[in-house]
Amino acid sequence: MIIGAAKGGTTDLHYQLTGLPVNNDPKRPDPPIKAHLKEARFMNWPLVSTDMLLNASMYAKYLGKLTHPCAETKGVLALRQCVSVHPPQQLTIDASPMYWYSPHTALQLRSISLDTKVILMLRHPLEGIVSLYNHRVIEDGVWKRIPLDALVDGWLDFLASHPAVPATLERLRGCPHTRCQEEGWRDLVALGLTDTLELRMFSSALYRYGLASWRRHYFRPNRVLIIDSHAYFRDRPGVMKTVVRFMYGRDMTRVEADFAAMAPAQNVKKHNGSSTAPQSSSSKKPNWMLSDEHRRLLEDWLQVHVLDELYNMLAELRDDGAWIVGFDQAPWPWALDGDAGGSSSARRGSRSSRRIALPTYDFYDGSEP
Ligand SMILES: Nc1ncnc2c1ncn2[C@@H]1O[C@H](COP(=O)(O)OS(=O)(=O)O)[C@@H](OP(=O)(O)O)[C@H]1O
Repeated sequence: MIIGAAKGGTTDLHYQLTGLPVNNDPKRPDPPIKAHLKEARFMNWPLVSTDMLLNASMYAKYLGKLTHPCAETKGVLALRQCVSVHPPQQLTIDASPMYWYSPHTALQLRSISLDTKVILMLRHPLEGIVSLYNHRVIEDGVWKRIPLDALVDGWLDFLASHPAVPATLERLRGCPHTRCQEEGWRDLVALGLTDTLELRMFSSALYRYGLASWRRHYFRPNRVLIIDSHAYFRDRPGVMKTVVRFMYGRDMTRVEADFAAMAPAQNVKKHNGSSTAPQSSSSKKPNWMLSDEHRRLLEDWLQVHVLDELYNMLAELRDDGAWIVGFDQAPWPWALDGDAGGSSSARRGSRSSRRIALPTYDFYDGSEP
């Protein structure tokens, strides 16, 4: 399961794992991954989650969406058994980038499978926010006339007018363990922090807090891979080498290596079209570009709630047996250009011109995935 995060490259990773060349390769040593859709987006909705607890047929509905061979199986215990024995025939994938911050998904998944391998891709939150903004404008036409600066103002206004939210964030910041973080995050979700697109654009940057439920209820040694999206964007073949080892416990096939080297990047949105329209006739600044002031405000907030402790969290996860690829230089991600997420062309340019020392991928030598 690829649980997120949005705009971290999840579509591309899903394509790398499910693409026909790698799955139809007669020399493929593993069962094929059957995937007809990328995102089931099923287990993150609170009502569905409650229903799932009460009614096992909801799991069947979920597995049906994924064309999982156990979709017809009745009852949670039978499902659990079925899910655990099927991988030798078929592998199934769900890549829904909102699962990582749902307080419920880890618990739902746990009910039917303890063995699912979980992959998370993390992109620098500021880049992620700019990318989310552009995708929404280009794909859905929302915020066509609303500059990103105005959405930042809206977010800051929300924080100012709901004092319980900053108070809970402060509490979360000082949390000594994941249980406290999980409870604090649930409180924030109950306070509406993930209710709207506008709020989610910022709240879904809170990687440390949103992951607490997964850390507490689901993550297990050698079953979790956390990918630095910037390393993936720079060196997909190198990172895919680790992904294949994590997934299948082997080296890449020739076909997988070629696919990682050659396949076009998926879900790329150029910062063009309406999102680049100037805010006013007197301004040349495109809507997606943050003003210095807004950028600073956002950076300060992200620093306190996401970045300050990120490396500690990664170190803890690694100690708990997670595989980590990338993040090899602090401060992360050595990728941001000077324009708050940068234009695509600037970022793409920097991808090729600014090389970094790539990770050695040998954190877990010798252990069974
Ligand atoms: N191989 C490679 N190289 C460089 N960049 C890449 C690559 N694969 C995906 N991407 C960038 O990932 C962004 C899309 O992420 P997601 O597919 O996770 O988005 S989604 O949440 O599932 O909609 C999207 O970012 P933007 O460039 O900001 O649009 C893609 O360009």
